[in-house]
Amino acid sequence: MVMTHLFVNLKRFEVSRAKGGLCPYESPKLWIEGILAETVKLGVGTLDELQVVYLVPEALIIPAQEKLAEYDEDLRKCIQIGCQSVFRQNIVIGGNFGAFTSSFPAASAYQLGCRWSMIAHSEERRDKKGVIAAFEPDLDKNENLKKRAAVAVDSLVNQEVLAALEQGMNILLCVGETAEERGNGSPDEQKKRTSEILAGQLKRGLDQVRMHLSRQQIVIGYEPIWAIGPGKTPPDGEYISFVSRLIKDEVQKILDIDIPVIYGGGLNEKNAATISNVPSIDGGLVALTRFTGEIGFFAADFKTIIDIYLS
Ligand SMILES: O=C[C@H](O)COP(=O)(O)O
Repeated sequence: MVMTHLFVNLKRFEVSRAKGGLCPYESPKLWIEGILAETVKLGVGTLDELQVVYLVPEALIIPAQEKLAEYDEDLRKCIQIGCQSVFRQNIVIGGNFGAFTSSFPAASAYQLGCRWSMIAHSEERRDKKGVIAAFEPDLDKNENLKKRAAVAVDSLVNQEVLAALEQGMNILLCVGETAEERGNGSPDEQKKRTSEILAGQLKRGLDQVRMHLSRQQIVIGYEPIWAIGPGKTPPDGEYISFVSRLIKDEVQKILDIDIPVIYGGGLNEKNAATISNVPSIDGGLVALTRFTGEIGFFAADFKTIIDIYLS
């Protein structure tokens, strides 16, 4: 059976359009309930060989879980609610009881019903790097400092990965290169630099996870950071094929398993066929489904993407 893994990252799309966000309602609860109701109505939950995980802002996890639970199991069988990351430390019996104000430990996510967590979305990586840059303002001018910062970020990412896995959660680990890291020059030069960046992120991010593989799933999300959001164009099929194959080979070296790799960044109805036809791509990571005009996430557009992936 070939499983297609589709993740929807609803970022912070719960803020209303009137206030500068993307939510068509003032009530974020109504919005998430509406998205799930429409997803179920479109028949997504009944599809075979498909796994759909909505990664929602923390405050919307409970209404999302409760909305899904209103439907019969066979109408929502392939849809799950997950979280957008977890904190690097966790609540444990005999250890910290929850003194983690403003952070979101894996135990909290699990208690709220999340069995999947995204880890290290590029926007999370950017935030971690921002803390380092606040401490070291010359970070972007010094190659050695940049390398050390990347190692530090990956070390924190690895702690999150382990916290989620130890909690019994499955993870979507995101990796990707910035435009600066990919650099200029010939396609081969760009691929070489990208390969080095991704190999480092995978090696450090997946450190010590081998013992969890028998019980939990790990999916790798490849998101070229230069292709995310409005006005950006995903790489062509050849580049995505090269990178996804590289990721599978690197993970094979680290963990000795064939791992699902999904693509995120500008994925939409128009390019879904090209991306889904790459043999080493096993799914997608979607945030916006509409990148021009009234931008946002629309369940009907997502269903079209699903149909293309499954065709
Ligand atoms: O989490 C999703 C990725 O950042 C892709 O976002 P996007 O679909 O809006 O380009």
